[in-house]
Amino acid sequence: MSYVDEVLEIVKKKNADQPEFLQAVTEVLDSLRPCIDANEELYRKNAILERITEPDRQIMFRVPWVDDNGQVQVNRGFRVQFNNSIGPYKGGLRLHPSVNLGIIKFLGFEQVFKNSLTTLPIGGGKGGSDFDPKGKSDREIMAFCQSFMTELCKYIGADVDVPAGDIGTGGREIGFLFGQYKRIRGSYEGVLTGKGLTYGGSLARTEATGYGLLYLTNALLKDHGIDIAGKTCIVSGAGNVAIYAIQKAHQLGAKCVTCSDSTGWIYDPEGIDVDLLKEVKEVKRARLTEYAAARPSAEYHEKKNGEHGVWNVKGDIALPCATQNELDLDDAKALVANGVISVTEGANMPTTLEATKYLQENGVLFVGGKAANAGGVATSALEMSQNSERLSWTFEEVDGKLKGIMETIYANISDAAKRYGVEGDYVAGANIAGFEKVVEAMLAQGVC
Ligand SMILES: NC(=O)C1=CN([C@@H]2O[C@H](COP(=O)(O)OP(=O)(O)OC[C@H]3O[C@@H](n4cnc5c(N)ncnc54)[C@H](OP(=O)(O)O)[C@@H]3O)[C@@H](O)[C@H]2O)C=CC1
Ligand SMILES: O=C(O)CCC(=O)C(=O)O
Repeated sequence: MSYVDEVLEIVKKKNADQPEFLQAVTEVLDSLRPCIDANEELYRKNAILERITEPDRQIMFRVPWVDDNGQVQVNRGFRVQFNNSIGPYKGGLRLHPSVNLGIIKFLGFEQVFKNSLTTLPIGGGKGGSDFDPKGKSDREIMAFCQSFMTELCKYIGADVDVPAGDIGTGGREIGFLFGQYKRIRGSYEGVLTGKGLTYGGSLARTEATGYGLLYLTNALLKDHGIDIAGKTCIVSGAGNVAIYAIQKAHQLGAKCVTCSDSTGWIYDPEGIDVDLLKEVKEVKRARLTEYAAARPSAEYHEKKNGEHGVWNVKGDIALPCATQNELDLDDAKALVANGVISVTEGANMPTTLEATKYLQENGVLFVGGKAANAGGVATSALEMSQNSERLSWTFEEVDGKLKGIMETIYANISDAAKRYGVEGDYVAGANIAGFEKVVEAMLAQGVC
């Protein structure tokens, strides 16, 4: 049995109840085969695959807080510190009722490779809670965040582990978390990223994941002789990543005609109105029905299980920006039938393994989230640099660095795929390029 198959079997046995984690590990190890085969003896002797698939530590804790009726509520908190071979653990905090250990582990595992691809010195981690911020008052959000940080603060620090936002965690939550860290630890440090601009945040971090996704998509299309201007984009999601992906796509001359939230989706043939979308989702935290009510050109569709939603709409560029496994094999078939040119992932693992394979086999240019959405965490690392030197860079400076990083990521994943004889397979290219750097550091640091 090959080394990859042996380790996959062990990982499946140890984590049988964590389907998302197994999905992420299977994708990575399968695509690393050419690289592992070329170095099998060294990697086997050093148990590289066994070590890279086992987190450094998994922290789980109780989060008690008091709601507006005086009732005590209890949630579960998580932080998975996956691998710090190339830098302090870095990765977001997800607040969503679906959160469990397996989901946080899949996200932490992906973060190790993604952070390596950024070219910056950051390790991989992820955290969150099954707390649902929807419909909660600001006071309830603060109570939850303060309780969450009261426990989490024991395990993090500017040179140890630096959390940030993710689904359900935006500027408001980061502010409450930062305040509580400072209060308990008495230290004013860059322990979180995505902070407000008045207390150490970086310009362009809010926009970075969506903008970065478009910088990479543009580099990919250019390399294949395709002009993004004039193309139609189909976008899912209506949160931080989707909003700024749509904004940058419009700046580059493309037109985004869809977006979605957890209850329904919009088709707007005149192009999504980003200011209106921001007002509805960022300011009012409302449903997309409000977008449709204010925009005569928009159709609203209630989400129905078994329907393709936005993936049935005809377009050239698909940008999944909502959540994991939101684009399955049937959706992929609909995209191919409609002549889609590329799929670049803004979300983490939005495409199932079967759908990814189908898209690749049918000639669709496909770049996974580890490369395509790395602009967010890369800009978080730039926020850490600014905090360390106690300076703030201009929007143009940060945005310029972000663009350069995304173009470098595209060049590196493209080159890694070529080096191992799988040219054009950007999933393999990203996993190999991310893996090589982490493994070199692991080998240099001995058995740990
Ligand atoms: N923020 C960042 O910097 C980064 C985020 N990511 C990834 O991008 C994705 C989106 O994150 P982000 O935009 O920050 O999160 P947000 O919470 O800002 O937005 C998520 C959006 O997706 C929608 N959504 C959630 N679940 C579903 C679903 N099952 N079907 C349709 N829509 C859904 C939400 O709907 P509703 O409004 O109803 O809640 C919301 O509009 C996640 O996978 C995240 O891990 C990756 C890299 C960096
Ligand atoms: O900016 C960060 O540290 C978090 C980004 C993140 O969670 C992600 O890349 O999925």
